[in-house]
Amino acid sequence: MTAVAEAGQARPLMPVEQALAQLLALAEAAPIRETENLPLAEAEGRVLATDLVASLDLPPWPNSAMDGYALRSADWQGQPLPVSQRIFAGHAPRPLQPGTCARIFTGAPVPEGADCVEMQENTEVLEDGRVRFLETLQTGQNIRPQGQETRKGEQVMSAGTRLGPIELGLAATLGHGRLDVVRKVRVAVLSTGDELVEPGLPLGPGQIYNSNRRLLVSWLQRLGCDVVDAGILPDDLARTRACLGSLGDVDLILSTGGVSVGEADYLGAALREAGELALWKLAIKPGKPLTFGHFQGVPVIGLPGNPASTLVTFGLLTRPYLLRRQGVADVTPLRFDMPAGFDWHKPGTRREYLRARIEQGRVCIYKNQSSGVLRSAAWAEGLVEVREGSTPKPGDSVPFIPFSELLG
Ligand SMILES: Nc1nc2c(c(=O)[nH]1)N[C@H]1C(S)=C(S)[C@@H](COP(=O)(O)OP(=O)(O)OC[C@H]3O[C@@H](n4cnc5c(N)ncnc54)[C@H](O)[C@@H]3O)O[C@H]1N2
Ligand code: MOO
Ligand SMILES: [Mg+2]
Repeated sequence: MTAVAEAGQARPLMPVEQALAQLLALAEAAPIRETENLPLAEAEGRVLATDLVASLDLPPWPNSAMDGYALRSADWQGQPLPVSQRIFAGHAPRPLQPGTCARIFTGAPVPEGADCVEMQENTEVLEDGRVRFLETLQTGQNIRPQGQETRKGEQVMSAGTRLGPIELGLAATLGHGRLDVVRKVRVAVLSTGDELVEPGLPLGPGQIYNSNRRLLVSWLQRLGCDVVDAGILPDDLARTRACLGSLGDVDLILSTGGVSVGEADYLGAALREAGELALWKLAIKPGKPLTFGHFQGVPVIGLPGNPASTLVTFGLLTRPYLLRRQGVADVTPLRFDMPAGFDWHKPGTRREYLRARIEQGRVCIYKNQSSGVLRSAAWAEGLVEVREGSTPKPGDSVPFIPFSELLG
């Protein structure tokens, strides 16, 4: 083997889709099977473990969509009707007395015998209390029929649904106080690099602050993971080996740095030595040296150390992997085709993800796209994808992925 090939330069780069497909297949081969039954208040951000089936009709009974009057449309021939009862939400009505109407309020049960509700704006109350209806009435108007939204026994959410505010609200409408969810994914976060110092401490010569740790720990927490923060690991093969073997019962070791071809890049070396390196070198920019392997059976994702590379490879490859481990089917972020507001001269051999934002309806890119510049991402609202070999010009349609699609 030549020195060049040893350094990994001869190896063709793997397309992003292929790498993602492999990662998702690896995630499916190692699903998190344990579940827990949680109250709704604790289920936010978690993944539903079993299909949710409606145990009642929704609405459970016909109810009024308006404040007004309930009546039987056939009883009305143009004459005013007396009011025989008042029905408030939360109270059971009596059957409607024929030839009368019932005062009714939004959400109150429609009494047996009534088949329409007229909103009060279309009525006139006479001095003797009777109600005159000013417009023609239609059977069923302003009534929300029983089971209109959901029928008892219908599946309303499938296993693998991520529970956000809307899904939790839906479970609540069906009366579920608790849900079966997949247990949290346990992720150990490791920052490799002799140069790293935690924010708040003084910087020595050649040192920089560890930003990847904060970025990843916060992001993982948002994704509903249990984080084991393993701190900083110095650039040393023996310590890398020892550390990887000491992280205990975790579902994933997620590290940053030490995956390229430098003489102090030991993460890849440790995985290679353990004979379990599955994925390395992708056609993605930033993020080429992303590494996937196993160490003593524990999956390891080694993100490249440059902060923007960490961000892109976590968002586009690690996040879907983590969600799929929990059984989430749809892990693809939405991409919006937008007109480019930039001119890209240089056709790349890697798919580029530029930090970008929308200005006057066009995708604009940050002036410095170096993978070391995290400020580019703070300025940006998302990533614009520039495919291998393409050179978008202003006005060309380009796919834009908002950060909101990746962060939660
Ligand atoms: N000869 C080659 N050199 C490099 C190649 C290559 O193909 N051939 N690839 C480059 C690319 S692309 C990337 S990306 C980086 C990835 O390097 P590593 O993952 O090995 O990461 P390090 O070398 O440890 O660090 C890279 C860079 O990031 C800074 N860093 C690391 N960790 C942190 C952290 N926790 N917080 C903030 N900043 C961090 C580190 O100081 C370096 O500046 O390799 C290229 N080289
Ligand atoms: O892929 Mo590296 O992430 O370009 O800097
Ligand atoms: Mg390196």
